[in-house]
Amino acid sequence: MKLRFGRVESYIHEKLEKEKLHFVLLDPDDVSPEEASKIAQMCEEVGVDAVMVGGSTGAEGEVLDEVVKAIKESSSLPVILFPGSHGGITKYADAIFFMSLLNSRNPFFITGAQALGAFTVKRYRIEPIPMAYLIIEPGETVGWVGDAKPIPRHKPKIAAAYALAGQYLGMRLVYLEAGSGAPEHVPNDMIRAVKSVIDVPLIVGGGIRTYEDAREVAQSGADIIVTGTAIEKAGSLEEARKRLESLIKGIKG
Ligand SMILES: CC(C)=CCC/C(C)=C/CC/C(C)=C/CC/C(C)=C/COP(=O)(O)OP(=O)(O)O
Ligand SMILES: O=P(O)(O)OC[C@@H](O)CO
Ligand SMILES: [Mg+2]
Repeated sequence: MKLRFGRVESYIHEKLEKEKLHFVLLDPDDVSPEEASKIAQMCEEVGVDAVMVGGSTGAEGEVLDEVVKAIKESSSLPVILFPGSHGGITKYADAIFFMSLLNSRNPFFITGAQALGAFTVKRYRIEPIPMAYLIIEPGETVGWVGDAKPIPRHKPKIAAAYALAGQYLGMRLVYLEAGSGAPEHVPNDMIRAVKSVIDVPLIVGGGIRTYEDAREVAQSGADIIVTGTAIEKAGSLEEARKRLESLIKGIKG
C-alpha cells in the first residue's frame, strides 16, 4: 500500500506553505442552488480557498446534489463535504472531511456514520480527508445533534489532549468547532494550546463574523478559518462580498 495525499489535500498543503486559508461553509438547507452558484463565483473572485457543503440537519439527497452541482458549474474552487451523517454524501463533490466527532457520547458520530458512509465514498471516488472534529462550548446545533460533551471554554488543555489524540489516531486535520452561529468563537488561548501540540493543520470555525475575529483566530494559530453564517445571512451578494473581503484581510493580512 502506498499512502499518498489526494488532490484536495495536496492543494491545501501547498497553499498553506504560503498563507492561511479561508473556507466558506454553505448549508443546502439555507441556500438554493442559484444562490450557492452566485456565492461560489463571488468566493472565487475574492480569494476564498475552498467551499465546504453540509449542515447538521437536512443537507442530503437532491438538495445536496443540486447545490454542489451548482457550485462546481460556477467556480473552480474545490468542494469539500462537511457531512452531518452518512446521508451527507454526493458524488458531485471533490472531497469529504472524513471526520470523527471525538468528544461525542454517541458511537454513531465517532465511528458509526463513517462505517455507513465508507463504501459510498469509495464508489463515488470522493477524496476522504481524515479529520478530528471537536466541539467546544457552546456547540450550538451541531453540539446537540452530535450528542457531544462540549469542551469547556476555560479548559484549553482538554482540547489539546483530544487534538493530539486525534493526530496519533492518524487524523490529518483537527477542527475546533464552537458551533455555527455561536455568540463567540473558540477562545484564543485554546487555539494557541492546541496549535502548540499538534503538527497537522488546525481548522477553526463557529462564531467568526468580523475582521477582528478572523485576525485573532488566525494569529492565535488557526491555519484554516471557516465562516458560514456571516456569508449566508449577509442579506445581499454585495454585503457578502464586503464581509468576505474584510474576513480575508484579517486572515491573510
Ligand atoms: C464521515 C461521515 C460519513 C460522517 C461524519 C458524521 C459526523 C461525525 C458528524 C458530526 C456531527 C454533525 C451533526 C456534524 C455536522 C457538521 C456541520 C455541517 C455543521 C454545520 O452545520 P450547522 O450550520 O450547524 O447546521 P444547521 O444549519 O443544520 O444547524
Ligand atoms: O456559521 P458560522 O458561525 O460561521 O460557523 C461555521 C462552521 O464552523 C460551522 O460548522
Ligand atoms: Mg447552517
